[in-house]
Amino acid sequence: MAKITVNKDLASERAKCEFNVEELTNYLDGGRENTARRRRMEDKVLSVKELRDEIPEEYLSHKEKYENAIRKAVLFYKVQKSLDDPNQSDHERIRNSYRSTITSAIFKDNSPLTLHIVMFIPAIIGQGNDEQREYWLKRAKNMEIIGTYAQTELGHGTFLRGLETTATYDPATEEFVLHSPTLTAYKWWPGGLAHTANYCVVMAILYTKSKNCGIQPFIVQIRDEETHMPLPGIKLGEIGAKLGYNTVNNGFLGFDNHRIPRDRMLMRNAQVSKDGTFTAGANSKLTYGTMVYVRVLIVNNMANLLAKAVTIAIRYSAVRRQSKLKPEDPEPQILDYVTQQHKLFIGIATSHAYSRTALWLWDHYAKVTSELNAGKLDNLPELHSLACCLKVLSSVDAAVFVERSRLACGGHGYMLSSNLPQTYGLVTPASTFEGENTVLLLQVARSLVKAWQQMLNGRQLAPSMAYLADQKQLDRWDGSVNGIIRAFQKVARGKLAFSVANFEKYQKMGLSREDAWNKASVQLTAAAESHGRAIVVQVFKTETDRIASSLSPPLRKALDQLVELFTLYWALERLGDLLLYSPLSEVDVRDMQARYEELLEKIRPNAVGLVDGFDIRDEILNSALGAYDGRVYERLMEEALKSPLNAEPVNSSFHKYLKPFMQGKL
Ligand SMILES: CCCCCCCCCCCCCCCCC/C=C/C(=O)SCCNC(=O)CCNC(=O)[C@H](O)C(C)(C)COP(=O)(O)OP(=O)(O)OC[C@H]1O[C@@H](n2cnc3c(N)ncnc32)[C@H](O)[C@@H]1OP(=O)(O)O
Ligand SMILES: Cc1cc2nc3c(=O)[nH]c(=O)nc-3n(C[C@H](O)[C@H](O)[C@H](O)COP(=O)(O)OP(=O)(O)OC[C@H]3O[C@@H](n4cnc5c(N)ncnc54)[C@H](O)[C@@H]3O)c2cc1C
Repeated sequence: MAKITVNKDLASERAKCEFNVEELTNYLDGGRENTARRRRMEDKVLSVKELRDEIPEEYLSHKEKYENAIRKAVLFYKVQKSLDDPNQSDHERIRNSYRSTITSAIFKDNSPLTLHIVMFIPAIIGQGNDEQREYWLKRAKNMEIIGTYAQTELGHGTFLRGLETTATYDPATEEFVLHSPTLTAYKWWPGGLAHTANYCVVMAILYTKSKNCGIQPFIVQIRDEETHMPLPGIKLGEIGAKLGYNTVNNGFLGFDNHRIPRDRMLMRNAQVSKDGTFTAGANSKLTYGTMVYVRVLIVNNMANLLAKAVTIAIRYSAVRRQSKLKPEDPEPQILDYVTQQHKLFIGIATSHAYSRTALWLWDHYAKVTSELNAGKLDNLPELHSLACCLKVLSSVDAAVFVERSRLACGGHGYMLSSNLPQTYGLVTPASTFEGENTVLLLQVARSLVKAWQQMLNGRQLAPSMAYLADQKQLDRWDGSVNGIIRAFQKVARGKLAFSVANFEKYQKMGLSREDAWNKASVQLTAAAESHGRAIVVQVFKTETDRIASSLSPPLRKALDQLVELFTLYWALERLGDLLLYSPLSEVDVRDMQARYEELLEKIRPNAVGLVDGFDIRDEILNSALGAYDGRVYERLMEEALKSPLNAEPVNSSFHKYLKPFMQGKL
C-alpha cells in the first residue's frame, strides 16, 4: 500500500491529542464490535469500484445525475443486502445503523430509494394489517416493488385536514376511487415519485356512505410493473431542480378517478368493510405514525451530517495558515484564532449532543411503539411532542453549524469540492420536511399548555415535562452544568407561564381561543424551543454520565468538556432569558464567559482528535478540504482540473462571441 504523507500540521495536531481516538470511536459506535462491524461494511461497499463516480456529479446534467444515482442505488442496495444480518430485529438493525454514513460515499445529494426505505416500508409496517404486511412487506423488502410516501400536495403540506385528494368508496365494485379535483390537489414533493417508484402510500381523505372519514393511507400502484408506464388515470412527473436533494427524484402525482380495490386501504387502524361501513381506529392520530418515526430518525441524521461538516472544517483549520497573531511569528493555523474555535467547537459538541439524544429518543420510540402495538396509547402524546421538538432543534442547529463550518473555511468552503455546500443542501430541508419547524413547535406548545393545565389540576405530568411542576426557586447560581440545566428548565417554565398568561389575557379581552392562540404564538413557540433546549442539555449530560463512566480518564475529561461547552454556549446565547428567569448576576455572566474561553483553550489540543474520533472516511467526507491527510491545496487543484472547461485551452465561445465582441464585430 502507498504510504500516506500527512500534512505536518495535522500530524502534530494528532500527536498532541490527549485521549485515545480509537476509544472515542468505540464509544460513539457503542462498543468495539460495532466499530469493527461498521468498518467491515464500509470496506465492502467501498471496494465496489462501480459505486464510485468517474466524473464528479456536479458536472453531470440533471438527467444524467438521476440516471447515475439510479445505477448506483441498485448496486448499493445489493451490496448492502449481502451484508445484512437476518437475525437482527428491525429495532436493532436501525439502532446499529445509526453511525453508518456510508450512503454519503455513494450519493452526494441522497438516493432516489430513500423514501422507499425511510417511509414506504415503515408506512406498511405501521399502517398495514397483518395480511397487508405479509403481502406488501415481502414485495417491498425484496425490492419487487419500489414505493414512496405521497402526502403533501401542491396546495397543502402542513394542514393535513386540508388535503384535497379524495378516496371515495364504491360498495358496488368494492373499490376506492382516487381523485385530484384541482391542480392544488396534486401530490407534490414525494421522493422517488417522479420516475423511480411504481407504488406509493397515498394519504387521502376517505369518503364512504357520503361521510368524510378523515385522512387514511392507501397503497396505490402508479406504474405498470413491466413497462413502468404510468397507469391510466394517473399523471406523474418530476417537480424540477432544487437547492439540494436533486437525485432524490421528487415528483408530482394527480389522479383522474383512478380505481383501486378495497384491500388497498391500509387498515391497521381504521377499516372500511365491504358494504362501506367505516370503523375508526383507537386514535385517529395513529395514522400520522410514519411521520413520528421519521422525525425520530432525523435527529440522528442531523448529528451525522454535522459531524461530517465539522470534521472538514476542523481539519482544514489545522492546515490553513492565515494572517498574523504576532508580527514576529509565522502565519498561525487558523484554528489558533479563538473566534475560529468559537465557531467550530460548538459544532463538535452539538453533534455529540444530538447523537446521544437520538439514541435516547430511538429507545423511547421503540418502547412506546411496543405499547401502542399492545393497545396502550397513554404515552403517544408525549412521544409526538418529543419527536417534534427534537426534530426541530436538531435541524435548526445542524443547519446553523453546517453553514458556520462552511463559512469557517473562507472562500474554499464555497467550492462544491469542499462538499460543504451540498452538506448544507442536505440539512436545511429538514427544517421543512416532516413538518415545518414553526408548525411543529406549535404542536409542542400545545402539549405544554395542556401539561400546564394538568399541573394546575394537580395531575401527574409526562416525565419529560415533570420539571414544570417544580415550584422551588433556583436560589443561587452555581455555574455547574447541573445548575445550568435547572436554570434552562426555569426558563422554559417561566416562558410557558408567560405565554399561557398572555393566551388567557387575550381571551379575556374578547378574542376567540384561536385568535388568542395566534396572537400568543411567538411566545408559545419560544417556550417550546426553551423546553427543547432544556431536554437536550439534560439528556446530553445524563446519557454521557451514564455511558461514559467506564471510559479512560482522559477521554472522560474530553467528553465532559464537550458537555460543559455545549451547556455554556447555550447559556451565553440565551443570557436574556436566564437574566429574566434565574438568579444570574453580572458577575456570574463574566464567570461563565471566562469559563467558556477556558474550555475553548482546553479543547484546542484535542480538536483534530475529536473529529478523527467521528471516524468518517475520506470517501464519505468527499471533501478536498477535509481529507485525513490534509493535502488541501493539492486536492483543490486536482478537483479544479476535473472541470470540463479545463479540457481545452480555448473554449469555442471565444471565437463565436468574445472575439467578435471585443473586435467590435458583434
Ligand atoms: C436499515 C434501515 C435503516 C433506516 C434508517 C436510515 C436512514 C435515516 C435517514 C433519516 C432521514 C433522512 C431522510 C428523510 C427524508 C424525508 C423526506 C420527507 C418526507 C415528508 O416530508 S412526508 C410529509 C410530512 N408532512 C408533515 O409532517 C405534515 C405536518 N403536519 C402535521 O403533522 C399535522 O397536520 C399537524 C400536527 C400540524 C396538525 O394536524 P391536524 O390539523 O390533523 O391536527 P389537529 O390540530 O386536528 O390535532 C392536533 C392533535 O393531534 C395530535 N397529534 C398531531 N400529530 C400527531 C402525531 N403524529 N401523533 C400523535 N398525536 C398527534 C396533537 O398533539 C393534538 O392533540 P390534542 O390532544 O388535541 O392536543
Ligand atoms: C426536500 C423535501 C422532501 C420532501 N419529501 C416529501 C415526501 O417524500 N413526501 C411528502 O408527502 N412530502 C414531502 N415533502 C413536503 C414537506 O413535508 C412539506 O414541505 C412540509 O410538510 C411543509 O409544508 P408546506 O411546504 O406546505 O409549507 P407551509 O405549511 O405552506 O409553510 C409555509 C409557511 O407557513 C407557516 N405556517 C403554515 N401553517 C402554519 C400554522 N398553522 N401556524 C403558523 N405558521 C404556519 C410555516 O411556518 C411556514 O413559515 C418534502 C419537502 C422537501 C423540502
